[in-house]
Amino acid sequence: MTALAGHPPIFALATGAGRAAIAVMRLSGAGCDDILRALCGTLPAPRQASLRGLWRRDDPSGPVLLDRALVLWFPAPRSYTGEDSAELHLHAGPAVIAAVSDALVALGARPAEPGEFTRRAFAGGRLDLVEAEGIADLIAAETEAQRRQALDQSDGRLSRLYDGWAARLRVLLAHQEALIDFPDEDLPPEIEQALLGDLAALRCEMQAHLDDGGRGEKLRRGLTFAIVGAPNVGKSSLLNALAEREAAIVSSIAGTTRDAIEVRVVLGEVPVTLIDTAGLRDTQDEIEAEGVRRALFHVKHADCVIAMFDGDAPPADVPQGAILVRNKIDLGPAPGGTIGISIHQDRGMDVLRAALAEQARALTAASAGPPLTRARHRAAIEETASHLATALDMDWPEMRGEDMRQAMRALGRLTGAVGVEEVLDTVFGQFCIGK
Ligand SMILES: Nc1nc2c(c(=O)[nH]1)N(C=O)[C@@H](CNc1ccc(C(=O)N[C@@H](CCC(=O)O)C(=O)O)cc1)CN2
Ligand SMILES: Nc1nc2c(ncn2[C@@H]2O[C@H](COP(=O)(O)OP(=O)(O)OP(=O)(O)O)[C@@H](O)[C@H]2O)c(=O)[nH]1
Ligand SMILES: [K+]
Repeated sequence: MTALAGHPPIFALATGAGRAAIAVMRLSGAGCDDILRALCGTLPAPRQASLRGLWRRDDPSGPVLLDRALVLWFPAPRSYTGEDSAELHLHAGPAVIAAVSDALVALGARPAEPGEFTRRAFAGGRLDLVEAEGIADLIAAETEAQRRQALDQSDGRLSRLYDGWAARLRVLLAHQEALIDFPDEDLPPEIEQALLGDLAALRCEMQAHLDDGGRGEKLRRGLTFAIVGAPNVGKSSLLNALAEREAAIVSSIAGTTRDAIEVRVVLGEVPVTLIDTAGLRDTQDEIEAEGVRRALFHVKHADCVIAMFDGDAPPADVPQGAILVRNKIDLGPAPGGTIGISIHQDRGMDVLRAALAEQARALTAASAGPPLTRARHRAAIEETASHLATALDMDWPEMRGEDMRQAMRALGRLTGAVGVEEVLDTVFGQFCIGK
């Protein structure tokens, strides 16, 4: 009749907080049908929106109407989670949401934990771990390039690459086991050579996937570009111009900016954190010196350095790959090989914006095949590749098999084929509630 003891249906808002017209309350788990019958009398036709009164019927003074809402009923297995599921498209007022939540708890449901809907979809075999992470990334995607990468991943492009590796490794392991089981059967030596060759090729592909300069991870996270240079060259002015707001203080007094100032912009469809830093110079001022120390930190760690100057020649000690920007061309020309701008006269800014966008694209553009997008994947593939390297170095076939099995397990944890609770807790714990 009501929810199975110990396995109550879960519910959560699928829509965000803040003022909105509609709020979607999602429910999943055995017992959803009873909850819907209790709330709106009868079950709506499967997968069809119907307008229903939602009633609370346990009030001693009689039934209380909570809202008139669109109700959707998704009988298992045709739902996102694969379980019996439902959606209540409510008026989004906080009091409506609170009243419906209370009614759901009274009917035996409990609030969902972060990522629990997707975790149930995973448990039901509807998606693997890498696809689930793609969904989380799609929800977080702020730019076109991030959206494309996340959608590909949630659609299984990356999983197919990893599953393909796992399938090849499984076959090689079977061959390896045949070598162990029939050592005296005069198997031709080519068999072992072919096995080692295939194993080496697999390892090589994994290494190429790892050595992609972190493009996918950078796109997922966003880039940081640091604006650095001597005091008073116009770094804060540039930050403000690119951010299109007065985020940093501009003044003719050298040494205005001390703490690093960060703004988020989108360049080349990639989110970029621009950092305005303290002008680089020797100083007795303790606070300014700390600012210079932080500026040097950003020079070292930024994905790209925008080296700004306002004299005849660029500074001598710019890091490799820095974009050289000569500001104040209203006062004098830019030397060759540098981008000349005048922030005051709005000159050269389109060229600079295009160069920055190009740089952002170049740092994140996928090479061949779907890119690596997470540290978790990197660690698992590094582990797999290192077991393969050990296997390749191994002269005794028995020992080689064990390394190959460890490689299989590491790869299995990546897509969730080998279930490890801690891995699942971390992956789904990073989701938002209602997903
Ligand atoms: N209102 C609403 N919009 C939404 C979702 C949702 O759950 N509710 N989604 C949630 O993430 C996304 C769409 N993803 C979904 C994925 C699968 C199924 C589903 O019911 N799949 C069934 C039936 C497929 C069919 O035949 O139409 C299945 O795969 O068996 C629903 C939504 C985005 N928009
Ligand atoms: N002539 C001219 N002056 C500019 C231009 N851009 C900025 N300035 C001026 O240069 C001075 C310094 O600008 P800021 O943006 O504060 O320079 P900064 O590099 O951030 O300075 P610090 O905080 O000291 O490191 C201000 O007086 C600006 O108005 C420009 O294109 N042409
Ligand atoms: K200044």
